[in-house]
Amino acid sequence: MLEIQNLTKKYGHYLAVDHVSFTVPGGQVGILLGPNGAGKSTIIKSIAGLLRYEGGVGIEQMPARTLEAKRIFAYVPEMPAMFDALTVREHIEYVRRAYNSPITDEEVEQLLIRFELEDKQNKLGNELSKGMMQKVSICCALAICPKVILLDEPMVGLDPAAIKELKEVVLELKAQGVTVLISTHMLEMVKELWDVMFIMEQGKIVGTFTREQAKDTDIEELFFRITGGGESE
Ligand SMILES: Nc1ncnc2c1ncn2[C@@H]1O[C@H](COP(=O)(O)OP(=O)(O)OP(=O)(O)O)[C@@H](O)[C@H]1O
Repeated sequence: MLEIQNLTKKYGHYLAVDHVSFTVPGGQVGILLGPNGAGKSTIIKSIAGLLRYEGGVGIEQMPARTLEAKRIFAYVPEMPAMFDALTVREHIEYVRRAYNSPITDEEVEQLLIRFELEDKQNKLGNELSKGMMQKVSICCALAICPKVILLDEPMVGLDPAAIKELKEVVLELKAQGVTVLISTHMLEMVKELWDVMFIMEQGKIVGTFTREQAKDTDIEELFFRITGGGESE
């Protein structure tokens, strides 16, 4: 479970996130949906502990800043950051050991195969394309065997095969009871995945609904109804 209470973030005097509260129940996929600049990444980075903010964040009912919470929590940033001198394989090994992860050698192998990194596992971090970095970043997050995972615009920059794998991975995580939060401005990418949708505009959540509530309504139509036709790609 992921609980956000009254999250507020200012950059100087600019209020980027304004008293935002929401919950993604355990084993569900939550989507933060909103146009560019709505505040999605700011929320994700705050939850991940990369920004100072006001308010509370709970991960499996533990404060997000505690070591216990950090142990079970993974984050895939919008911009992947690699270690220049580590190979693809070493990135995964590094994370695996740092988190004392239960992931097996076979599961690591499977991850590399799924994301077409198997033949690139000896490439260094600074020899990778942006898309490859993104895939390594996803594999590292999965190698933790997290209970809660945040993905910030995860489909941007991925090729169609990787997008397909990632969607399958998200559904598998959900089936295993992992809580997932995905930020995106691309409705199309999350249509099959979501359980609960949080629509953001100008630092606020302006609409929340579950898949059951939305029923047969087209989410695109719902998005434009709620945001009054705000921009989206
Ligand atoms: N480091 C920063 N300093 C000042 N303002 C910032 C900073 N980071 C973000 N902002 C501002 O905060 C607001 C929210 O930005 P944020 O990156 O959270 O939006 P977003 O919804 O993730 O957008 P996108 O879809 O384009 O990634 C924007 O107006 C942005 O200009």
